[in-house]
Amino acid sequence: MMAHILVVDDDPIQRRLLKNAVERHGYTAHLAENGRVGLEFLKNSSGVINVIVLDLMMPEMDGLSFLAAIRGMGINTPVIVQTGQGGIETVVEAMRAGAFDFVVKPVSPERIAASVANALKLDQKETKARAVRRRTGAIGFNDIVSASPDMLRVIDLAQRAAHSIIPVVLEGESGVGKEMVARAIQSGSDRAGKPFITVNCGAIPHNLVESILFGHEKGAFTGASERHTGKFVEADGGTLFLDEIGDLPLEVQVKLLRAVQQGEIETVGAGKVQKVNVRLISATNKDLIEEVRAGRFREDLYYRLNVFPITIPALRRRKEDVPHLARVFAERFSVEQKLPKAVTINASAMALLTAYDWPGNIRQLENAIFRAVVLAQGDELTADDFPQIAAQLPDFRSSELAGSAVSNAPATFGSASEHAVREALADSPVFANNDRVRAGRPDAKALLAAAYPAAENLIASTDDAGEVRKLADVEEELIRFALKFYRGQMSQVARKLGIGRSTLYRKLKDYGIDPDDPLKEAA
Ligand SMILES: Nc1ncnc2c1ncn2[C@@H]1O[C@H](COP(=O)(O)OP(=O)(O)OP(=O)(O)O)[C@@H](O)[C@H]1O
Repeated sequence: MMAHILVVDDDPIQRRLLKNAVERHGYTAHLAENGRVGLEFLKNSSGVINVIVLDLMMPEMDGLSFLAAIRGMGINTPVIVQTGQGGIETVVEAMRAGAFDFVVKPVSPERIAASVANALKLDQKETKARAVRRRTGAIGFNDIVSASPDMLRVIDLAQRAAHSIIPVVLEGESGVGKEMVARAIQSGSDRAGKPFITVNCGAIPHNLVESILFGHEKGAFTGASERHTGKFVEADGGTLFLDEIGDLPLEVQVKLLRAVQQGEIETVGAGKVQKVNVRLISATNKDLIEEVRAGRFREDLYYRLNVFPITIPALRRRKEDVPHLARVFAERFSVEQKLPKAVTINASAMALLTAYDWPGNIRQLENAIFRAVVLAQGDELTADDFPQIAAQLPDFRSSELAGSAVSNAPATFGSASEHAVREALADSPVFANNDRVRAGRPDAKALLAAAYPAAENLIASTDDAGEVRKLADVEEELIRFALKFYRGQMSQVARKLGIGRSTLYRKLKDYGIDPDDPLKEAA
């Protein structure tokens, strides 16, 4: 494959050096002298660029603003950032903003080639995987990975909604799984197998929303050279999923109200109404009632649509789901990538993933695992395989992160200042104060306890292999904890645990617990 590399650098000498290095490896180089020109190029090049090499220090639009702008445009092309000596803080920022790798100037042709090769590996697999994902068929409730009580409640509500045609509003931040739940509702309803049509109301220009939803006749307005069937008609007999409903212009809201109330739509320019049989599921990441108060959303429509609201919590509010999701994604991507064996995730990587807050929710976690699986060197993912997450958790450190390579590029290419940056990314005051972590290779629980001091008294529901723990093991741990907590006051321990004293004594015997030294392991 002929790969295309965009070099964004204000220094003409650097541009020429990079161009030579890139071309020597058989890639095509495109050059931009600043961020603004680079952005223009990306806008007009319709996805031709596979990797971007970006200078961080540039006048007019610096590298960080460029990174933010392309991510805002939904461009996920891997970006390698370059910085001068001493630019540690900016590099850390860039890694946080989603850069794939970084190099410190002056960069050798071998170093840049290794980094580009890694980035290309990711870019190609990502393109393929996206195509695979798009082709996947119906999604059912069984596909929704969940372990947290909050998510189980969401599924329970959604399953109930599936049994009727009641309008549902799914509320939640971007990437929490609103569309997935909407698809599962459709699959679990008697409309399964019928059309499921999605409209992202926030992504369509305001003047086109009406015609996209309700269709238009030929010549209905300037530019309407063909008759167009609207999404309501396409969804007839099935489900219409209106994403970002809060972004619908007020004038279209009136028409939507009529469609909901009377099951009738009027195609633009047709002059007559048409009956449709559509089940509506709407989604929003805005607070709709707030939109009503602000006059941006019609109150009557709000009450019509919001008959059955279901709120899907952000991933950071249901961290129990993280290990399960991570494991399922790792298995799925291993299959998609045709790996001989499914990659596993080791305890410190799992602790890192669990400690992170995932502002992009499950979509971001899914992408992070995808990237790690694609670039994995062995069949186990470690914290090193999540450099961008580690970069965003500067307070999180495992022994594996210390001094490690942020990228998978061979360490021999790294300069002294690259090493310094990688050390800076891994440095952590939290871990420095934790004996269990300092003492040696930390286990997952120690890492979690270090990331969350309050987690010291958490009792885990899953074991190191990610399976649900035996009830007896959890009971034993709880009794040991209670004895320590109430300093061996047996009557208080029994009362708080809600059992009689004789039962408590029997359990102490069963588990071999010494009430005077509850943490001591039975001989
Ligand atoms: N519980 C889950 N189990 C497995 N995969 C999930 C789960 N929730 C979400 N996903 C996956 O995460 C990605 C994002 O989910 P989805 O598109 O449904 O989110 P969304 O809330 O509709 O996002 P947006 O508001 O940005 O449209 C999808 O690839 C989806 O398959």
